[in-house]
Amino acid sequence: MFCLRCGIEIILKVSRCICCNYLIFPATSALALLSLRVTEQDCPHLLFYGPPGSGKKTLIMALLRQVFGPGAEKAGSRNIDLELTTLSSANHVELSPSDAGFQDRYVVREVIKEMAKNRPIDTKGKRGFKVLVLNEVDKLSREAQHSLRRTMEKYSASCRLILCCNSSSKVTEAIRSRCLNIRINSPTEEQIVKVLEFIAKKEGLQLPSGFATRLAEKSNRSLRRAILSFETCRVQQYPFKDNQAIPAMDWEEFVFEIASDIMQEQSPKRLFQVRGKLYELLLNCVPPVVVLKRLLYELLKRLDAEIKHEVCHWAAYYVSISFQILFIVPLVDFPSPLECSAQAAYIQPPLIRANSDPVALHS
Ligand SMILES: Nc1ncnc2c1ncn2[C@@H]1O[C@H](COP(=O)(O)OP(=O)(O)OP(=O)(O)O)[C@@H](O)[C@H]1O
Repeated sequence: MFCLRCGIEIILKVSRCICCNYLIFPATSALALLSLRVTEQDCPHLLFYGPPGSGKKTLIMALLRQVFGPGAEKAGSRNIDLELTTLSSANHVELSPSDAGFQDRYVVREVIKEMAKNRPIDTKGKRGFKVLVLNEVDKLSREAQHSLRRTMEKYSASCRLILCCNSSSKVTEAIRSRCLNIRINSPTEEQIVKVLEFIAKKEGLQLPSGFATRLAEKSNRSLRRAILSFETCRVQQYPFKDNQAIPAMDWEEFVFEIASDIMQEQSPKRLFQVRGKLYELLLNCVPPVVVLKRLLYELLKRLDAEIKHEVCHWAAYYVSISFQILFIVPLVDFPSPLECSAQAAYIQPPLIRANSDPVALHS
């Protein structure tokens, strides 16, 4: 249950929010109430946040479909000059401004502003309003978030923003306070089992309950991961067996290999090989933060206790700057294996260039 006014999550079975004393509703009726407020043009900007694979985007699409009908289905995509893909219908536009990297503030200032200005007119001649769905707002730079706040205020009469992110703590207080914050929790294992059983029924598959439970357990409470594992297992072996092996994701096995490589040998040559493998993961669009976290997880299993603390420290450090590295990596002239002396070569080039002028880097 959560409060519809301040968004606070209510765990106790009470009928009023403990924060603002506003009436609260169970999650199922909350979607209906939200859509009612959207249709009556009495809807605040919304910020959906929660762990990956918890169903935020699916919920946003369900809300749009409930409000605008089947017309809200994504009608088409287009690429704009900045290489940014948008998905849109007559009533809404969905985009991830953080995909533009360091140019995100231009996207917010120019592109989003332009979209927010145009107000659609419905078939009855009534002036409707546009819904902009912005994904991964927590990855936007501070400047972009400040521009977004100004856009939210200036065009609130003609446009509603639905923001989606994993962590609301990386969204500025100014934006959070202008939105109704809705936290989407990871589904429980029982809920994941129900979704898998539902999919199996629709696809006409026999899903043993023990196997469904194991899929849910292995999914780390991510619905996306559970569905992907289910698909992989279907391709590997059908009919399913209770004790059927659930394969790890390809990228996880690759990170496992990287961790083994690191542990086997620590030399400039091996450093060069490992770096190549890390770039391969980035080229395949595995987010750097995810790679670093997984690598840390694998390394911690193998490392001596004294060094674990330092490795955690550097992992945390590089997680915080990984976003910059992602956009700088292709532009860096890396030294040859002979030139790189141990860690220094791995650490220095992206750091030095990350602080450089982005325009100069491109030229
Ligand atoms: N209620 C549901 N029933 C069945 N499948 C669902 C449901 N909600 C979400 N899913 C499925 O779970 C997967 C993840 O959902 P979604 O993309 O909405 O999550 P998300 O929280 O936006 O993830 P991320 O933050 O990683 O982008 C999708 O494949 C989606 O189809």
